[in-house]
Order: sequence, then structure tokens, then C-alpha cells
Amino acid sequence: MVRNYSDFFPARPKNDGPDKNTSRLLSLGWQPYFAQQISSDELTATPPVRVVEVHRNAFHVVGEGLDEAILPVRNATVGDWLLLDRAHPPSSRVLERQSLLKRRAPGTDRQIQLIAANIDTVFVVSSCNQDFNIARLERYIALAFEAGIDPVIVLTKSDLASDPENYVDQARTISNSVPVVTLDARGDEPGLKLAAWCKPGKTVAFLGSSGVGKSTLTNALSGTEDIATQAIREDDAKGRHTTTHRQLHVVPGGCLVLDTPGMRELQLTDVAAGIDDLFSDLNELASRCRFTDCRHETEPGCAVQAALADGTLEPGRLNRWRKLKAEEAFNSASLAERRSKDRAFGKMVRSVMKQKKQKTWGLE
Ligand SMILES: Nc1nc2c(ncn2[C@@H]2O[C@H](COP(=O)(O)OP(=O)(O)OP(=O)(O)O)[C@@H](O)[C@H]2O)c(=O)[nH]1
Ligand SMILES: [Zn+2]
Repeated sequence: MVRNYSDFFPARPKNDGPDKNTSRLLSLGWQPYFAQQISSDELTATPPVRVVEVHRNAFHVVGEGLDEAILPVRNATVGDWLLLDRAHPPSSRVLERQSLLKRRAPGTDRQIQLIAANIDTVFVVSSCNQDFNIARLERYIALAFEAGIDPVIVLTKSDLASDPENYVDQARTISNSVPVVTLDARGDEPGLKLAAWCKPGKTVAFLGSSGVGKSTLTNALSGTEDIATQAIREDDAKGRHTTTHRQLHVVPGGCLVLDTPGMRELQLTDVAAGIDDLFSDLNELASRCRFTDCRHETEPGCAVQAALADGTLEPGRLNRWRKLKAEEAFNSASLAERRSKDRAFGKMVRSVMKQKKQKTWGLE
């Protein structure tokens, strides 16, 4: 199970000097935020390692002088920093995260799954063509805000659009705090235009629909042809071959690119806070309505309708806000319902057990 992954880590310099213990960690994304959570004794007893791949039966972790497969740690995900408990790896402590992306699982039980931790910047990718969709971009941005990650909008295929600036202008209306970059994903542009966020030790990820150029961008940043599509053949527990992708690529001399299948299936989950950040202007307007439960339809004294009327609020934006809020309410409600069902089921089990016990003890 243990493999040599050294080919996708930067070669260690020959004389790596006094800070060699931290240089490897820094290149893996170690930051003061993590360092301040542990004492120097802990640092020696339980060395920090980063989860670079998650498989059903194993985590691939890398740290200073460490590169191995361990048994999975509960409630940890790719990108997490662990304090490795060598005697019993599953008990390794998960360091507090700087950011966390999660999603609601498809299917009926709709559990929350952890997608990735400790991403610094997420590039929300769309192309300058029919894929371009403001509402979809907004969803991804809200998701990033909710996860605690800085989003950047990247508009690809500028070379194919007759008027890429038109797309940039539209994307800029989403939020003042989200930078917008347009580029041709093939060639040198990604390295140059995304350099501000792709610094050594920074972890970045790409979000966006199929075909917009995420793999092309990943390859461009990695400076190789096929890092994003390289697959590892691996035996699963039953001896079958499964193909998995490397999930956290350490770009030589550069950033870390996180590419997990889960990122490609993200949907909106529990993003109330992110929606509020993104639509803070609308929340501000709504707070000025005469009625606190204003539905912003025909109520007198509605500040939202007033803004629509005087042209300071664009109707499309109001509609998207309504849609996101409705979706979020639906998602949260189904989670709340599930929780209350779980509680009711637990109660029922307990009462049956109690009856059984009473019967066994002849109390009935
Ligand atoms: N002309 C042009 N083609 C591009 C650009 N970006 C990507 N492409 C092409 O678009 C196609 C899809 O790009 P990918 O990088 O595979 O897209 P993806 O987002 O990774 O798609 P999935 O893997 O399905 O999620 C490829 O043929 C790329 O060469 C661009 O900026 N300009
Ligand atoms: Zn109103």
C-alpha cells in the first residue's frame, strides 16, 4: 500500500540548513495558524502530517520525512493537518481548520460529507460562452464564503469570445470583494494571472461545471501535461483494482492544487451565512422595510421594491436571492426534519428497550 510519491514533491535541496524541519512542512501548506495550536513537545511526539489523499481504507499523509498510508482518521478529510499518533494513527488529532468545504450527500439520507479542508483560495471557473451563468457563479461564491475560503472568479476561453470584457463586467456585478480574471487556460496566462493566489504553501482549488477548463488550469499551474489526469491504480480491500486520482498536488516550487472528485459534485448545502455575505446589500435593504416579515412583494414601505422602482436594484439579482434563499430553506429544513426523525426514532427505540427490560425483570 505504501508507495513512493516523491515524484510529485519538490526535490529536497542538498544543504537544507537549520530550518529543514519546517521547510518541507511549509511547502505542504503549514502556516502559523496551525503552529499556534500545538506545543513544541507535541510537535516532536506527534509530528504534523497533511492528508493528501483519502481512500476508503487508508489516508495518504505526508510530513517532514514522512510519506505513508495510515488507517483513516474519523472526521478528517483531504487537506487536513493531523498530529500523527504513530502508535494508533486513527487517534491522531485533527488540527483546527482554516476552512472547510462540505456537501450534502446525494440520496435519501442526505448526510453531510467533508470535501476538503484548509483551502486558501477557490477559483470559481466559468468559460466566456454559453456556460456562463451568473446564478451558478453566485452559488459557488456563496459556497466558498460559507466554507471560509476566498473566492476568485476565473473566466476561461477568452480567446474564443468576441467580447470577453462583457463577461467580466457581468461577473463583477456579483460582489465587490471577489476579483475577476479572464484568460486562456492553455499556455502561460494561468501562471501569470493567478500568481497572486498561487504562492508557495498556498492551497488552491477549482470549482465549476464540466468542460470549463479546470483540468487545463491545474495542468498549467503544475507545469506538466497530465498531473490532473494521472491516476493511481490501487488494490481495494477485496483485491479489486480501483482507479483514484491524486487529490492534493504539490506543484514544485509553487502552490498546492487540490483536486478531489467531491469538488466536482458540489451542491449548495447549509450556505445561509455565505448567501448573507454575498447579498449583504439586499439584507441591508430588507432591514429597512416597514414590516420585519416583509416578503418584498406588495407590502407598503418595502425598501426592496423601492430600490427596484428607482433602478438601484436589478430585478434579476432579487430573483436569484429569492431562489437561493428558498433552496437553502429547503435544504436546511430537510436536514432539520431528518434530525427530528432521528430523535423520534431514538426515543422509540429507547421506549421499546425499556418495555423489554421491564418484561425481563418481571415488572409488568
Ligand atoms: N480555446 C480554449 N480552450 C480551452 C480553454 N480552457 C479549456 N479549453 C479546452 O476545453 C476542453 C475542456 O477543458 P478541461 O480542462 O478538460 O475542462 P474541465 O473543467 O476539467 O472538465 P471536467 O474534467 O469534465 O470537469 C479541453 O479541450 C480544453 O483544451 C481556453 O481557455 N481556451
Ligand atoms: Zn420589503
